[in-house]
Amino acid sequence: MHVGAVRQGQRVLLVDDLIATGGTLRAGVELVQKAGGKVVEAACIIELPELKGREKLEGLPLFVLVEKEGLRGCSVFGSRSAQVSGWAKSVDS
Ligand SMILES: O=P(O)(O)OC[C@H]1O[C@H](OP(=O)(O)OP(=O)(O)O)[C@H](O)[C@@H]1O
Ligand SMILES: Nc1ncnc2[nH]cnc12
Repeated sequence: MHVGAVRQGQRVLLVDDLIATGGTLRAGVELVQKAGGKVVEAACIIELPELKGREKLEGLPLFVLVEKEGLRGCSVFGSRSAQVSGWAKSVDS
């Protein structure tokens, strides 16, 4: 993150492609806090719920498009679910 990217008191939406153990998002939350901002929500394309990354976020709202359980199959949320579902299936194979 660039110096000065976050202003004092700024509200931040943290976006990443994937949440697995949650360590990356957690580190992002702490970095934004150090810079004086406040992460108000996080968003990811894919969540691997078995790794319980959400728990590391301590109640921070997390929006995900695809919840990927196990090695096969997925459930899909969001307005573009058809496209995302097709894409996730191709990733899965
Ligand atoms: O929830 P976590 O267990 O922290 O994992 C999630 C992170 O893992 C991946 O990054 P990775 O470090 O694999 O490298 P990348 O940035 O090249 O994708 C992914 O892009 C997330 O940033
Ligand atoms: N468990 C995991 N599976 C796929 N990509 C990852 N990136 C970080 N952790 C991962």
